[in-house]
Amino acid sequence: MGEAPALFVDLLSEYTNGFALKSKGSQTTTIVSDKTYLIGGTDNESTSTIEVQILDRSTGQLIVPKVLGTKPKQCKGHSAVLLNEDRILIVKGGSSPDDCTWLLEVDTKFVRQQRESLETEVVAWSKGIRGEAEKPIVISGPSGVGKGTLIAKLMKEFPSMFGFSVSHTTRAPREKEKDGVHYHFTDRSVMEKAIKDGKFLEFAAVHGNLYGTSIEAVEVVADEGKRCILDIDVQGARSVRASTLEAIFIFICPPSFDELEKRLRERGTETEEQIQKRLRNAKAELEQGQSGGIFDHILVNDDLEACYESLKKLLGLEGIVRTTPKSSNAVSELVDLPAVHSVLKIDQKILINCRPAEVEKASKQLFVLDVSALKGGAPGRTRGLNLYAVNTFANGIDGKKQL
Ligand SMILES: Nc1nc2c(ncn2[C@@H]2O[C@H](COP(=O)(O)OP(=O)(O)O)[C@@H](O)[C@H]2O)c(=O)[nH]1
Ligand SMILES: Nc1ncnc2c1ncn2[C@@H]1O[C@H](COP(=O)(O)OP(=O)(O)O)[C@@H](O)[C@H]1O
Repeated sequence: MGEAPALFVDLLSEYTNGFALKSKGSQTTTIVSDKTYLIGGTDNESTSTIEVQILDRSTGQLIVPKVLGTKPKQCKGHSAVLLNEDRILIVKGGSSPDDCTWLLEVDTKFVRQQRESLETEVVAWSKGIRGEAEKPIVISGPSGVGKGTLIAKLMKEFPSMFGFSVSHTTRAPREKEKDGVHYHFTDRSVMEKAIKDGKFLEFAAVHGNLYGTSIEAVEVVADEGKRCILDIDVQGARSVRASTLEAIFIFICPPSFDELEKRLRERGTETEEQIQKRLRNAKAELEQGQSGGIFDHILVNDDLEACYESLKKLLGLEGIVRTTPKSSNAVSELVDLPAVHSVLKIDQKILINCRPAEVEKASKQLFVLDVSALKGGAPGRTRGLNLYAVNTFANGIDGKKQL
């Protein structure tokens, strides 16, 4: 930012009146075409989350919309800024650094689709995350080819780098499988309801059972600063390919069909009927997997060590020995914004001004939240937020500190 005009800070404090946020229980109002979004503002202590109401100014009606996504927890005060006419950025005061930015989507593609299919007024919350997550890795291949074995090797060698997306399934657990670790084992009715509620990134019927990746399963891995690995079938891979999730798609082939059958039998986890079903499905999967269009890489798992080395090579892991998690948030360095602050939007930058009385509590007085490179959004997280502190002094602004 460097040299800035001296009147910059004064201008900011003048302008902020319109946006300035009050104390606990405060409500913000944001106008989007003929609707006014009333966010927060309840004094009811029992409400632990920030609630939303919509005033339809064309009819004078006050509407309580269907709210999708995880709602942000109540805070002492927040401010609201409309971005791109389709989402409202909420900056929470007095909240932990990783919980202070949220987006309420009011007219994004996702919200419009949901509004149409649910035939009601819809808004969707998406948590704002600083920085980018590395692309998830989708691994597919027929049953018994060695997907689980390869993934386990990768996670064992690089425990702080990769995290597994724990799928939901209606199939019964195998002897050594743990609920919440290998799968979330669930009833079909429960899973179908969650799918209907938009909680799944993808799902498919595989070998007579329902399998699916919840949005949360992928996001919790990214939140830990780890790269997510998905072990899903070809139908699931196709759905993810068509989704907004950018991923690397890898298909694992057996050296021969006979070898696949041998591995499946020797694993000894399925009944003969199940083995027959898996082998029948393997034929179609091998055809689809190798036919192009979905997968970026195809690996043949003949010799396990050789295949594992190839996998590491294509993931750029050759020669890497130990890794620490790449935390996207670097939490310890982040600022705790005070409850009372004001915001001003200039192009794609939100200036956050901490009031003088609160200055001692905040390490800096002025922060800039750059929203020019937002990625993703509901039903997942919104990434690419960039927050930095600006050192201010009486007559201007002096440099910036990346957070
Ligand atoms: N679409 C989809 N497929 C999944 C998911 N989880 C697992 N699968 C696939 O379901 C198939 C059966 O998995 P599983 O019952 O664990 O048997 P295995 O492949 O023989 O170990 C495999 O092809 C998995 O890749 C998921 O969340 N979504
Ligand atoms: N390259 C390989 N050579 C021989 N056996 C293998 C190889 N890769 C995996 N296996 C064995 O094959 C069986 C199936 O592997 P698994 O990882 O469970 O497959 P998937 O997850 O694709 O169903 C396991 O018993 C595993 O130990």
